Amino acid sequence: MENPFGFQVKPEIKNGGEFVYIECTPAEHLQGWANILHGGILSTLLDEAITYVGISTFNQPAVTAQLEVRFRNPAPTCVKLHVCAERIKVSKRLVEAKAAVTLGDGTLIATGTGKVMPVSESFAPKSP
Ligand SMILES: CCCCCCCCCCCC(=O)SCCNC(=O)CCNC(=O)[C@H](O)C(C)(C)COP(=O)(O)OP(=O)(O)OC[C@H]1O[C@@H](n2cnc3c(N)ncnc32)[C@H](O)[C@@H]1OP(=O)(O)O
Repeated sequence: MENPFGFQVKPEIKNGGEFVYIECTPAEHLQGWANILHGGILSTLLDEAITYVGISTFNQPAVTAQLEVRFRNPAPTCVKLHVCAERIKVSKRLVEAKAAVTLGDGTLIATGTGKVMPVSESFAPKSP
């Protein structure tokens, strides 16, 4: 299903999912405290990149089974964020990955680790 309310990210996937890169500029209405991006949005971006590591590694739909996030510095809204994820470990039904959100000048905003598990094709988004 097309989702016009989503972040419309276009993940760059390298080496079969070993590395995933996403760019996103969250809009002003996604702030929590004044001009500071809500932590849930940062978690979503980390989740998105980590999940794509899993999807690309298993080459099938996959979901986040676990996500741990550390918020290191506040992020402004309306500024481009860079999200890099890297595969750490692969087992039969579990991919572990780490990810970081940074600003263009390299400032570290948030880091996370996650575990992703494959699910059946029926999880894949469908057209109405
Ligand atoms: C084209 C457009 C694309 C579009 C792409 C869009 C990308 C969107 C990305 C969004 C990502 C998300 O938000 S995903 C949505 C949020 N996540 C979810 O909704 C997931 C909800 N949870 C589940 O569906 C389920 O719990 C699963 C599938 C994760 C696991 O269920 P299960 O298959 O029944 O597995 P279960 O019996 O619990 O466990 C099986 C084995 O895995 C182990 N295991 C389970 N969880 C863990 C864990 N966190 N850490 C270690 N091990 C674990 C168990 O110990 C067990 O080991 P053993 O006993 O076998 O040794």
